Amino acid sequence: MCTSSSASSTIWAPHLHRIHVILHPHCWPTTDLRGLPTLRFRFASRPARTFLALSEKHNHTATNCHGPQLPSPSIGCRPRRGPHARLIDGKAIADTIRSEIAAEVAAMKQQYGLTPGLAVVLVGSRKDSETYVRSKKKACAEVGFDSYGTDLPADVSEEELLKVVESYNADPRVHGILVQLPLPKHISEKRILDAISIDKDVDGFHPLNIGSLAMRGRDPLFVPCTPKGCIELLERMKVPISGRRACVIGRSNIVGMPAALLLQRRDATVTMVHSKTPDAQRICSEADIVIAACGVAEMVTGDWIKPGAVVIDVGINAKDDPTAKKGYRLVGDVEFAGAAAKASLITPVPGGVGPMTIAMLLQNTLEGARRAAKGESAGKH
Ligand SMILES: Nc1nc2c(c(=O)[nH]1)N[C@@H](CN(C=O)c1ccc(C(=O)N[C@@H](CCC(=O)O)C(=O)O)cc1)CN2
Ligand SMILES: [Mg+2]
Repeated sequence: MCTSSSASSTIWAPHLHRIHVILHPHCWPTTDLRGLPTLRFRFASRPARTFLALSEKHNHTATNCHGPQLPSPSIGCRPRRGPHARLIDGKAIADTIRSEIAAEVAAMKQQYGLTPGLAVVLVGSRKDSETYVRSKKKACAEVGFDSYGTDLPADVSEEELLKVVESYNADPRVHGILVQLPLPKHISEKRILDAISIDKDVDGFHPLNIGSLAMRGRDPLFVPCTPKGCIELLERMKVPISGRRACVIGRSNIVGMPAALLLQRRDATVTMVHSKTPDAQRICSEADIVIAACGVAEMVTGDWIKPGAVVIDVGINAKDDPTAKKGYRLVGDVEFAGAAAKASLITPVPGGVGPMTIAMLLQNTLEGARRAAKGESAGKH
């Protein structure tokens, strides 16, 4: 039950505690997707403001959902008319995780006198890779990690790059090694990734780590950052995974394949679809959870989405837009407005999965440092 006036409102919470609130002009009583009373806030907090900005950017009226959580979201709920998905604010969630990491780094320094260290190797001068590497080093500094960087020219030999990796493998100050991808064509990505010590493989791309991820009864030392971030978003949003149908669109080594393995480990029933799947749309439209990582701008439209599904969009694509300052804007692999009209929760692009990738990299590096502090090491490549 929920009564309201312009100035105050009484709400009966599900557990029957009565809550009396003075209504802010941007706060109003409503019901959640299951018909239970709740409040909607606008401008309530920084995450809420971030959220509002995102909503406006996406021409969308969803409500903020970071912070204290409502009961589990409405997977499989009755469809409603018009856009109604709540946004998953990956930027705010990543900020929270980064604060948690900063606190743990301070404690680790005190307890063990150890500072986590990340080595970042960049080959060539792709603008996007330079930006990501810069962001990673900045993120390290912000949480109190040391970072070490090696920038190599695009025509560096595979042998030279291997030497750099080997030197970081042997460096006790370094707990995580990352070689920014993609590498130039003349370098074997496989050979380089295989050379990173699995104890320092904070990208989780080493075949021994991926192999362990795929096997029941084994645990990888590290899980790849982007798919790990997708699962973290689902978990922090209290989305139930066990027993749900999930569809992963795309089968790349760094996102689609490990995302499917992670969902399966949490007892979802997972279908992977890809460019050769004839009925990808039908399969996707039966899924409670969709992870889109196909690398095709706005391929996943509203008619791919089951009403009430949770949609995680991994794509980052530049789309021409003469009205934008840069002449383009970023869009995901999901056509946002159409999907938001069907979904219960959805990530925006930018500000969804992307910021989680770097937060998960920090988490993995911290874990590597913690193992080093405790003398735990697999001790092999
Ligand atoms: N060694 C690796 N290489 C690459 C990885 C990786 O995990 N390890 N992933 C991607 C790039 N990447 C990190 O390296 C990455 C991509 C996107 C973002 C991000 O925050 N995106 C923003 C938008 C940024 C923009 O404005 O362009 C967002 O989605 O909000 C962070 C990291 C390939 N290479
Ligand atoms: Mg994103």
